[in-house]
Amino acid sequence: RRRDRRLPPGPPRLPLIGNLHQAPLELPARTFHEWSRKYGPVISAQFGMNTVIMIADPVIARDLLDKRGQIYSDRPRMVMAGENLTKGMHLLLRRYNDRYRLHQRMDAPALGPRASPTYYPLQDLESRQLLFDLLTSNDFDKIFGRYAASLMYALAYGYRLHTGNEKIMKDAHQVQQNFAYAGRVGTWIVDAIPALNVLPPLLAPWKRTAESFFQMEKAMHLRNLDAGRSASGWNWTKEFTNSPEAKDMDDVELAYNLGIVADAGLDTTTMVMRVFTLAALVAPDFIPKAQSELDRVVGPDRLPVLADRDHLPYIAAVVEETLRWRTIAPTGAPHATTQDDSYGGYLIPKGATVMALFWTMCLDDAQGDSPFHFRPERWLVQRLGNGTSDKTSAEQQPFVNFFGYGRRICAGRHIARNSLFLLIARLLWGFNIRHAVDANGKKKKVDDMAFTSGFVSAPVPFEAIFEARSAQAAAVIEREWKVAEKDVGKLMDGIREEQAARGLSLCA
Ligand code: HEM
Repeated sequence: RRRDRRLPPGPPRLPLIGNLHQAPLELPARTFHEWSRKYGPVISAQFGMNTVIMIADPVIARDLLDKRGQIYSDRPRMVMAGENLTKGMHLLLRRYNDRYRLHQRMDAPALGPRASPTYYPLQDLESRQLLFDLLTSNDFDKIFGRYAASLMYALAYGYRLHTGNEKIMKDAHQVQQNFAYAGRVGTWIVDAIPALNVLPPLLAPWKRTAESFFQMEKAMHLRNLDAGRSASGWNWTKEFTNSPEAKDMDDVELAYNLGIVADAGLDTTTMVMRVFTLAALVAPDFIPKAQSELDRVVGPDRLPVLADRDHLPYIAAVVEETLRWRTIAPTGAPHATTQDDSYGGYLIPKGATVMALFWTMCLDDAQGDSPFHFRPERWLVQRLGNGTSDKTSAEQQPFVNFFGYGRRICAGRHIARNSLFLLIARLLWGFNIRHAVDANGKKKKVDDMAFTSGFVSAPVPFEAIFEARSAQAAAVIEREWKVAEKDVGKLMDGIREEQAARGLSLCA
């Protein structure tokens, strides 16, 4: 097909496949970054039947995805991942329609800015265990993963994950891997030619793969739904089950809602913490500054708490810089348009996939402040200091949409931000992080550009040593873990009471 001249510029395309052959399976955001340098901030490409609009400018991305949210909030059709594997029930891939909005309405009160701070007692408990675990193990990836999973499962289903070795951890990761596999662009013929999906399973091997993945995932979400209903204390399963929105949902649909929300919080938080650890190794200059702020504001006798945030601007800047320096969502999550639109004289056609190029926008060297360096100060001087939304010059606006855009913005961002602040503050308060060494005492190298591919992307596995900053820090960590309230039912009931006291209306 010839390029429609009204579309934004983009790389030359071949007949039928368009630009599919130029979009690599590995780290495609880096190729799209090159395209944006060549063709400008709004690019068009053709992936098979699909017109893809890529945006590489933070102001344009907000103009379209935020301000014109009524047009830009759909998701592209993904036959394999969205239809065959998850039967239209994956919240992230749901089309923008009444059913999606029903789910959003059900989730919003539990995930919103007013409810999220009430989950602090759980984040406090899980982060105390995280610090305690790091006193005796450097397996930080597993320890971060346990934190994230235990937090989400306690909230959603009322049970904790004590070790990270639980079978459900393995199942949950398997489900995420299956989803990533099914969602890979360019892997499934049926995504390129959706009409093929009418074939019976016998002639459509991808349907058989999807069905076995679906059965496994459904069973896991249903087991968790049961666990949530019979757990002691309040939790999201009970809350959602009693909500008006759930009245005409069957158990499978409800179980998927809870399961997807819970699973969305697993890898994401863990990956950002892995990025933080990588930064601590390759750009350690920020650590003494962060620790001196913590020593001044918090002191040596207690752990930092969420309420310290306003007094810890440097730590807040470290969190922002971690999200920016190596975004875990290099191409964002694809949105799609529900009607024709135009921008800067270009056509953005109905049904186009619209991708915000997070990788490019995070590393926008037009900002002139060494984007590849991990430098929290940039947030103090020009970003947090001035506020991020009241810039006068459009060109100067940095990218801040780490959690996405408009009506599809990350539902768990408030919980995620609280976790990131608490974990980063507590780790820097209690630990020094240094390179692992080999048998000859030589520093093991890490590559700060080596990342995994997929919808979310994290540093490839690497080693690091976590050392308590002092005997006193270790003693405080041990004490805080020992005295922590660990009865999850009690904690969840406390959270419920706190929500009621804050005037949040509850269904369970
Ligand atoms: C640091 C951690 C996290 C990051 C960086 C992150 C980032 C994102 C991004 C970029 C999107 C797509 C937004 C868009 O389409 O514009 C998203 C969607 C989503 N996130 Fe997160 N997320 C994180 C943690 C969480 C947590 C903890 C939860 C659950 C409590 C969660 C739940 C969701 C859900 C349900 C969606 C789908 C929204 C929709 O399509 O309607 N996320 N997230």
